[in-house]
Amino acid sequence: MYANSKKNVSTIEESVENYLEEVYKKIVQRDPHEDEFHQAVRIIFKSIKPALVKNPKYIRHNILEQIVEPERLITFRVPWVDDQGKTRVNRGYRVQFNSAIGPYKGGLRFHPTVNRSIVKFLGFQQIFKNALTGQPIGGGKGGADFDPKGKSDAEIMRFCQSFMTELASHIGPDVDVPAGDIGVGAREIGYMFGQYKKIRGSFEAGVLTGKGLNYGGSLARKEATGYGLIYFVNEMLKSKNERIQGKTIVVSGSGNVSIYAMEKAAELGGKVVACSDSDGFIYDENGIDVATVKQLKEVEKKRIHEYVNAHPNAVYKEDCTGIWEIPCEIALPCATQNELDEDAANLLCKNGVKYVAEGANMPCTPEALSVFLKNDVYYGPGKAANAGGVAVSSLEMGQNSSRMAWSFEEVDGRLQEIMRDIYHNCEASAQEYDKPGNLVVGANIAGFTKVADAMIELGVI
Ligand SMILES: NC(=O)C1=CN([C@@H]2O[C@H](COP(=O)(O)OP(=O)(O)OC[C@H]3O[C@@H](n4cnc5c(N)ncnc54)[C@H](O)[C@@H]3O)[C@@H](O)[C@H]2O)C=CC1
Ligand SMILES: O=C(O)CCC(=O)C(=O)O
Repeated sequence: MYANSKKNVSTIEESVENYLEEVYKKIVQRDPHEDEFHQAVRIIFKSIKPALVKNPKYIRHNILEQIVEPERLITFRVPWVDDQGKTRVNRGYRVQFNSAIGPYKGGLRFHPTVNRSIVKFLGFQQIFKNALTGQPIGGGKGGADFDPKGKSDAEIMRFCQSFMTELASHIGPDVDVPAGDIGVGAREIGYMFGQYKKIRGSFEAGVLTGKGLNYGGSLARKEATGYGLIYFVNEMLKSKNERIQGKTIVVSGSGNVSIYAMEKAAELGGKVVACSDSDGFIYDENGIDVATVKQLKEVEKKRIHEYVNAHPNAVYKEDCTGIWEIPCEIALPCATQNELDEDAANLLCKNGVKYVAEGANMPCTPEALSVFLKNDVYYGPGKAANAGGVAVSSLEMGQNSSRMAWSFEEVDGRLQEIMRDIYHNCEASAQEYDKPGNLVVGANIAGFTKVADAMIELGVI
């Protein structure tokens, strides 16, 4: 009897394994050059195996082959005129990945590295992240291979207007609601919203989030991803009877996510000693002065090395990955994908890191992730840990449709509650599938089962 049931289990596991392999092979064959997308799919497939073993309905309904194929992927020309009068052309993208639980939702990235693989990996992850927030939002993402670095304000405006001229016919408050990501902040959202309003001839506040406060934005959206990350880390620490207070913290990047993660960590008594940009990193043993970073990055749009002019005691090194050599108890990669590799993970472990949580999307390579799990580092995956931004975007949509504006405290209070719930949901799901403490498995299964169940209920569409 025992031998039989053991054999059954291993047969089921084998058929799940074969199914995952078969679907994965198909996506690689179909789009062989999409490395980042393949990586994001591998991470999900590895985690959700126990959920497929327990619930064969997902295989019966062939959910995986459906979920890895975007519902729609739009590619378009973005022509614009630079300050010298020369016509330039970029490529724009919007991937509308999955709308089973709500309208497509996810940011726009303006960066020279943007291509189909990047928007597909981001859009795919967004499906599960958005499900974890408990809000009714599907997964989408987009952007352009446009480099905002060194462009004048007028050039940025013309680019945003041209981008929106095409995008406008594909989005709407109940269809697809873009927001910001790398290279897209309140300024760009403002120009895109202005153009959308002009094209439509109506004020549809809920079509974009991350808007300015003067025309329908939400208080605390700017802070939400970074603050949310720290609320999530706080829950991780609490579960081990520890606190952020007094901990040494390293945060990569110095953009939207990074700045507000540093601000909240410092407010809770943590000591953030380093941050970076794509040129290099700064180390300040007295603790990073976040006001200086804000002034440099948000106002003056300067490089991070300028920090040492205001703080001569700080050190600047021209090597952004060198930031992971700094000993810390908490490491928060908040810059970009695959910024933290196996060597960096080994160094962090050797230097005593105890907690790693992803502010960026997929910042740790799969090899780095294995190193952390092997070394019992408590690890918060981005789908859960950085979900605060999109969660507050959804609260912005709610405020827009009810024509209300909540106070900062109201939004921040809801954000704290959402991040607590996400943490406990991931934790419980990891327990349920016999992987206690593995928040990667917990997050992926909790996000996947919610969307997959909805897809089954909606039928084959
Ligand atoms: N803005 C948001 O609400 C959310 C953003 N994210 C993710 O967080 C990450 C950062 O996004 P944002 O802060 O919004 O972008 P941002 O454009 O405001 O800042 C990005 C920062 O990263 C730096 N950077 C880029 N490449 C780097 C590298 N290789 N090493 C070190 N620094 C580097 C840039 O210099 C800049 O300081 C991205 O992965 C994004 O997808 C995730 C959830 C929400
Ligand atoms: O607020 C949003 O809709 C987008 C946030 C985002 O792009 C992300 O979570 O990666």
